[in-house]
Amino acid sequence: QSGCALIIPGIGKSSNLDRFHGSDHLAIPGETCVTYDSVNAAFQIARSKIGLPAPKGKTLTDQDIDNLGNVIVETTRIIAHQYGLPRDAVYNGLPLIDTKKTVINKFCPAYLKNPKCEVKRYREYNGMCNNLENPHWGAALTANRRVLPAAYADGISAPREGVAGPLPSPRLVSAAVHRDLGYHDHAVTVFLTAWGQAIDHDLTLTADSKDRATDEDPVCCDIPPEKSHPSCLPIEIPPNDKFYSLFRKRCHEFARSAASLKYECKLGPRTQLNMVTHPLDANFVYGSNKEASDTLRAFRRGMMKSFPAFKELGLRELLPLRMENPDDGCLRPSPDIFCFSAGDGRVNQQPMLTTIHLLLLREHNRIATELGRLNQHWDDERLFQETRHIIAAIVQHITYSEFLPMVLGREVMTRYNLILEKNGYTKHRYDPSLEPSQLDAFGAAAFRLHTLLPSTVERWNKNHKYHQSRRLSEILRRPFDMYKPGVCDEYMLGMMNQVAQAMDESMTQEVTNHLFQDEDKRWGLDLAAINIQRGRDHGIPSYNAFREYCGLNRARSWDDLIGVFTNETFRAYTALYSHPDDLDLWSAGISEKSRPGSLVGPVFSCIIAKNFYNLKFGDRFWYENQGYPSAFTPDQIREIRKSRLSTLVCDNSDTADTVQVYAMVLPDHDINPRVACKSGVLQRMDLSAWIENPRSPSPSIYPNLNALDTQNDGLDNLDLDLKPFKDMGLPGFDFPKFPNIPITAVGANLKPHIDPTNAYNTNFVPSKDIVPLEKPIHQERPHFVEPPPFRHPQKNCCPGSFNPVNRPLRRRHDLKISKPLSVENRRSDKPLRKRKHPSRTRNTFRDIIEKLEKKSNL
Ligand code: HEM
Repeated sequence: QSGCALIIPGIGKSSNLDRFHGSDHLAIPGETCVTYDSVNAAFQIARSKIGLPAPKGKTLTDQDIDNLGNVIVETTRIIAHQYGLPRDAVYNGLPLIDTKKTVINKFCPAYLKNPKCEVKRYREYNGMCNNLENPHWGAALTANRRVLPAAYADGISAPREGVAGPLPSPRLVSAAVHRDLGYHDHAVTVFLTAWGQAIDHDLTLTADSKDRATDEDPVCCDIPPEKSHPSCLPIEIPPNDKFYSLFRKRCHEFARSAASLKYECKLGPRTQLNMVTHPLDANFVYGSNKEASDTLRAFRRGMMKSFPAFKELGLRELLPLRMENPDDGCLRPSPDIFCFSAGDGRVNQQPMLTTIHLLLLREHNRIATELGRLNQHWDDERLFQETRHIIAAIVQHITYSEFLPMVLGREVMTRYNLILEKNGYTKHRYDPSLEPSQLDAFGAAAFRLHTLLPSTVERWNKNHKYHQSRRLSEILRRPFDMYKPGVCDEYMLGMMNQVAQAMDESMTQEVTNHLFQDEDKRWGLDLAAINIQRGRDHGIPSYNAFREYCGLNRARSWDDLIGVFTNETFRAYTALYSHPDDLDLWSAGISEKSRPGSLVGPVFSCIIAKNFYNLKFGDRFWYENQGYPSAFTPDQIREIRKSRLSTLVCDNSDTADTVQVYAMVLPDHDINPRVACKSGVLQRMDLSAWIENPRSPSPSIYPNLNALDTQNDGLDNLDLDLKPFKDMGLPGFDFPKFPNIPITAVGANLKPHIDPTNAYNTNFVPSKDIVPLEKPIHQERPHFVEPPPFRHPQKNCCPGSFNPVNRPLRRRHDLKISKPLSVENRRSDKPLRKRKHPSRTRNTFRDIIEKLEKKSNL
């Protein structure tokens, strides 16, 4: 092909590549003509420079995409260099070139070249055809989207650099700003944290670069530069780092994310690859492609596979075991112990997350069984797909009715139309012009709510009494506690009773010094530093650029940011960064003072809300939508609206028989009472709304909980609308009429630096309609029954962990519950507690396996 692929007004430039092809005559005075010949030539040069191995298997992997993505980025660089293109032309112009007319087309995978769509009831596993005009929108293995041009140092792919000097080392920022201060939230439970991570895994999984030779993460530290992998971007650890200097560590491993492909493999700056489907569709339960999903299915009555570890004890099943690639994301103490398998490979990252996966697996099997009873003519496929459809709707409903209102607050929820309908279909219809894809700034920064992570994970018993806790770093990638009978219930109850860390700049050392720490080491990785470096790797524009995007004033000088952060953090930033334009989005966004009534500050709430707006209105399968075969009937939607995180626990645990109405909020006598699972307060989905043929049902094996007595729970005077909660403005119900009570009056992120004039100070007037419970639900805070996880050498304080003091956690001065553990203390700390769990676990596990094998030939 010859001819202009793109004409750019301005000083006419031609390329050597054109001359090489004899098409110099295409140079037009006053205009730059980028020719097809030069694109082809640039691609061939890039290919031979970088190498483009043929895909190994039938299905395209992230590594195949990374390989081609890197060649296309290099092609872009060559063309930009040849024609001397400005950044704007690289960002906005080159992607306009029709790659179908170039050699790139031969290498571009079919799914990125306008596949055909059928309109069906169920989502495709890989998310294709959600948008019928643009079938790739929101599909797995596509790029994240940008709302602002990428801020690469070279305009194409080099990590972001400072405007007025070098950027500070991410570890330096982490150590100065994201220190472990140990504040906890006022009323949010760690269920919110765990649910946040679970839905993040539904939304984003950015592909890593791999070493082609080993197929492993590239090793980037202690390698001579000439031998270093091209994706290496290790983090420098300053020599005086208080923690890592103890181990003489000066380098922190980090490799860049894989390069992605744009639609039709267009040219342009580097993008990043999302391995999972972008919309909120429960892919973390089912996987993002058919092959993965098939491995999880039992292919019997719509059920999913599970592991009946405790069948003989009459306890419910666990997740199926991870037998393929058993060490992927799992630190196994011995080869005969296995982690779990689920739709998302990160299921074993920490046990609270594993427990959420388990809850949804059990809920799937519960619903599939019930649907099978109601519709005996449905085959396995229909039962499986309809249940999958319902589970996706439940995940959407819980996220928008329980999680987001706490994170964003009423005002932002209202502004972005994120509040769910009470009845019928959504009034704000599906918008086919909206792309339901993840914003890069969301996955690489705004939704990394890692400061919510607790230092220890607590387990509580069915009487809501504290039982045990373990250091977070000890249980990362080690879900083996689950092999002890009853422990997954204790995690469920722990999640609804343990108070979350505050959403502020402070982050637990469990993940800033000890992330994924090896058994034989005393140091691990730093998640805060990784988050900052990841933002630079992805070319995420600075915090200041996003202030402007979100309608706030762009800081011209440091003075413009006074009051945005705590004084201490503000001072740290001015010392670390040369200019406000350099501030990293993740660090500054997470450190912003929270908006009144929400957990996050203005910039993060804007990015998070925008992202969830696209996921609501750009998703054709959104559960409140009508007009497509995927639409639920109004009766079915009414039933889905009854779903609640607390009922998931009630229906899918072995022992829980009381729960607070909102599991992501601490129980409170007045506004979030604990009620019996079998009470009528917690409504259940009535699946008879799915009966196709009224004559088909067989008797249920489950009790009809909606019909159960409401007499013994002390709440029988409440109408099922829970009017008092409504007045309190809890999520899921109408928001309060009186504007001066913030929605998260119960979920306010209390920190010492809270502005005394903000809405938290509003006098909180409990409704007179509250009906007292029979028993008070305020408990004494438990005392640890085992020694606290970290022992201070001098005093018996329990830094970084929850201080089990007897107090109801309601007053401002209750905020600071634990002292930070200074590095010096940690240094003199003995090697962390000897670990006896793996062997214990192994015995338990072996016993169970042996018994099961004997009994059922497993
Ligand atoms: C113990 C709990 C958690 C651990 C150990 C953890 C750890 C990690 C790690 C290691 C990464 C990859 C970082 C990188 O290489 O760039 C990551 C990514 C991420 N995390 Fe977390 N995280 C946890 C909880 C959470 C929570 C509670 C949220 C949000 C509410 C969250 C949101 C994210 C997001 C959005 C990403 C980006 C994912 C991607 O695009 O691949 N994480 N986390």
